[in-house]
Formats: sequence, C-alpha cells, structure tokens
Amino acid sequence: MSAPPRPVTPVGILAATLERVADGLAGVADVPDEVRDDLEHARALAGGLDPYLEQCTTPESPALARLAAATHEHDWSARDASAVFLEQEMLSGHVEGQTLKMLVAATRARKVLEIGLFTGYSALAMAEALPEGGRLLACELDAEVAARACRSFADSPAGGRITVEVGPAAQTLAALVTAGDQFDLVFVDADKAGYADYVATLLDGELLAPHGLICVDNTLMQGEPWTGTPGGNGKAIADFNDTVAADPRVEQVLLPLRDGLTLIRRAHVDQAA
Ligand SMILES: C[S@@+](CC[C@H](N)C(=O)[O-])C[C@H]1O[C@@H](n2cnc3c(N)ncnc32)[C@H](O)[C@@H]1O
Repeated sequence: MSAPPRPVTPVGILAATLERVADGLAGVADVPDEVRDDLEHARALAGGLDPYLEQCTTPESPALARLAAATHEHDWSARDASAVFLEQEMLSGHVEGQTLKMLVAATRARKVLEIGLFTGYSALAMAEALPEGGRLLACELDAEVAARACRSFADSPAGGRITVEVGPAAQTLAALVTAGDQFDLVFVDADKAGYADYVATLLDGELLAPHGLICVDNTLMQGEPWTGTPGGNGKAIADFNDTVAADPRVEQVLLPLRDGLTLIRRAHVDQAA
C-alpha cells in the first residue's frame, strides 16, 4: 500500500498547517486559553470539511471505488524518470467526481470531452451520467496510464461509453476541430500551462456547443495564485484565471471545490439582460 495522499487543496493544506501549529504550541506554557480555543476551532473547521462533504455526497459507484483504490495502491514512484510525471494525488475523487456526474446529468450532455484522463476516475464518473447513446472522448498523453484506465473501464457498465485518444491533447483538439466535432460538456484537467490554449481552441474552433459548459480543474492551484507561494503551476493558473476573467465572450464562476473548479459558458447564451 502506498503512503496516504498528501494534501493538494487549499483547505487540505490549511488543515495540515493548523495541525503543525497546534503540535508546535503543544509544549508552550504561556499560550492564552482564547488562542488555544480559537486554534482548536480553526482545526475542527478546516480538518472536518472534506470528511463532511464526503459524508453528505452520494456514494461513488463500486467501479469508481475500485478504480480509486487501485490508483492509491499503485507505486507511481516506480515509473521511468523520463516518463510523464504521474502521482496518486492527480485523481479527482469522490466529491468532485459526483459534481461532474451531476453537471453532465443537469446539462443533459450527450457528448463529453475530457482533457487529461489519468486513471480514468472523472471520465468514468461523467460516463455514468450519460444517457443511452451518450459518448465521452478522453485525451491522454501517457499510453501506459491510458491502458490502465481502459482496463478499469472494462470493469464498469458505463465504461463502454468512453473512447480514449492517446497523444498530446492539442493535436487531438486540432483534429476534432478539423472534423467539425462538438461537445456539450468539456472537462479540462491536463497540463496547467496548456489550459489557456485548450479553452481558446474550444471556443474559437467551435468545439464547445452553443449551450455547452467547460469545467476546468485546479483553478485554485493549492492557493498559489493569491498567496504568492512559488510553485510550478501557480503562475500558469493565475494567468489562466485572469485571461478567462477578461474574456467578454464567456461568463464563469470559480467554485472552491477541492483544488478549484471553474465553470465557463458562452456569455450570449440565454441572456435576457
Ligand atoms: C490531473 S491528471 C487527470 C486526472 C483525471 N481527470 C482524474 O480526475 O482522475 C492530468 C493528466 O493529464 C495528462 N496530460 C498531461 N499533459 C497532457 C497533454 N499535453 N495532453 C494530454 N494529456 C496530458 C497527464 O498524463 C495526466 O494523466
């Protein structure tokens, strides 16, 4: 069994930080009681949020639970150093998976595109909400992890709705534009530096259906955009968020779910005022 996943969300990092502060103060004699009480309350607020969200969310399907367990058990550090970097923390998981599944159902999406498959958790969650005849196309750079995802899909009744395209997502998107393809919902969850181009292609190339929804993951990027913490992806996400906010063609909302999920749609759709 691998080590438990490390915190990779703002609230998870906050909870771990408060634990360390509490540990650091444990042996300090002259901390005022009010400060200890406030710290205890902050620990309970931050540390209890994710378990409470899990508790109040519809349970994942047995196939999703098996896929998540296999992803966490796998030793990702044993991969070739020259291969695409992958780690168990990339898996979106229960609450985000159910959110995406809910969005597919609520928007009545029939064609879904995913950019960044990994072991297939979010793809399978969304595929579970597709109607009869619905299809999901997933883009993944790494052939090995794509094959792993496909093995998991074979283990689920919804897995047959998923097609995987291995290669750089930019190439796959370009081919889809040429083919005149269109999608009702797109989940963007691959290389963060590519986000701006992916969304531009979805809009400019008309890959997004007129009433379509784009869901973009990790748009809080562990708090790096507003705390200034140096990190590889914080700048890319901060720039991406600014670009989306300045684009008059779209309206968007950044939901503080897990590591941030931004929902984007074309601004002209259904606007009476
Ligand atoms: C965060 S993981 C996706 C997690 C997945 N959506 C889930 O919920 O479990 C990102 C994935 O994007 C893939 N990726 C990175 N760069 C890519 C690219 N240029 N084209 C396609 N896939 C890419 C990685 O190999 C990785 O599997």
